[in-house]
Amino acid sequence: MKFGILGAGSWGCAFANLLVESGHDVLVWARRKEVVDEINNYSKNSYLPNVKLNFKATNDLNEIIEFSEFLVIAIPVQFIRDVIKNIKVWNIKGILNLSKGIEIKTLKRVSEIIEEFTNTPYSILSGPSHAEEVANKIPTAVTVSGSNAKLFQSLISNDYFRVYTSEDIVGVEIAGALKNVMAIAAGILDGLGGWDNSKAALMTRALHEMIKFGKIFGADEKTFFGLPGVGDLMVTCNSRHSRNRMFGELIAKGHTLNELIKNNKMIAEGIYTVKAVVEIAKKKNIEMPIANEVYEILYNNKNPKSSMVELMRRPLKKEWLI
Ligand SMILES: NC(=O)C1=CN([C@@H]2O[C@H](COP(=O)(O)OP(=O)(O)OC[C@H]3O[C@@H](n4cnc5c(N)ncnc54)[C@H](OP(=O)(O)O)[C@@H]3O)[C@@H](O)[C@H]2O)C=CC1
Ligand SMILES: O=C(CO)COP(=O)(O)O
Repeated sequence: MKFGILGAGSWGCAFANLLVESGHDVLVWARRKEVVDEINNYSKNSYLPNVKLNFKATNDLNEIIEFSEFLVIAIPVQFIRDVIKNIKVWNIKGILNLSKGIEIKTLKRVSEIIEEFTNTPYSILSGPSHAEEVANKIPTAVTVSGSNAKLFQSLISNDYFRVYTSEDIVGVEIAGALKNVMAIAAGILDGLGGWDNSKAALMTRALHEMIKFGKIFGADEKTFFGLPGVGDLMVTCNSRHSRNRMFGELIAKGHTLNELIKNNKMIAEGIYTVKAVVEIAKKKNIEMPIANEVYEILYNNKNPKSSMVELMRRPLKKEWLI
């Protein structure tokens, strides 16, 4: 099959290599000409510096659309709209979204953004899958949800990339978006040094918070106990590869939000999604203590240590006794 991929960051490139390994033709879209040239001339990209890339790239969006039977989305969620609004003809069989987050200005999930532009069948792939490991063929398992889930399962699975399916698109999208926010909090605890008990408690409470949020939108609680929920939460809160976790760690060590955004070209989606989560939680009256603290630390300069201590000292509630 022919796959076009929007986005030549770590995940777009690792996923492109994976598709080539699974026998597909792949063309990747990057917004910058230098990135296209580096991929086409040297089979390299600075996002995955030690990986040889097995595909070609273009910065011509029309070329991608003409080439593709399936379109993969791997760009930061806040910019998906700006890119896809330039696609004039949607003559493709299906979309597979890899991006995890909620759009701040509309409070929409990626499926809802895409719906504004096209009725092309939509699916999402999510779960514990750091690009650096997939690119090195480390065994990985993920979940695909959407109208083409079974098809993508058969097209993408190989001996190191195992694809499960789910019927709960909303749950898969929400779990993937929220775990990034929770991983910032987990990283803050890492940055404070040796707060392992607190981190285990935080991850457990984070899962509850994600479920509470998801259920308001009709997500199935079971989704959060699978790969897109607890699986991705664990890897993102613990992995050395996680940008969201690392971002939290650096904040706890005294770096500022602006400094980190300026000096790091890699996206930590939780920085942005937390704004949408806190706004939605306020509107829908959902209690989201961890997300709120992340927001306060990032956007109201609250001290990370006092914030985490306060979280642990919140009054106990009956529903928490698990
Ligand atoms: N990395 C991972 O392990 C995983 C990532 N994801 C998700 O995949 C999505 C992409 O992440 P990832 O590949 O890691 O990102 P990276 O941080 O590695 O790269 C960011 C990519 O987005 C591009 N980009 C940045 N701003 C814009 C813009 N305004 N318009 C178009 N493109 C832009 C960058 O292009 P440029 O170089 O020109 O700045 C670059 O190609 C995210 O939602 C992430 O949560 C999901 C699973 C795993
Ligand atoms: O979603 C991911 C792994 O499944 C990537 O997480 P980070 O964006 O925090 O690196």
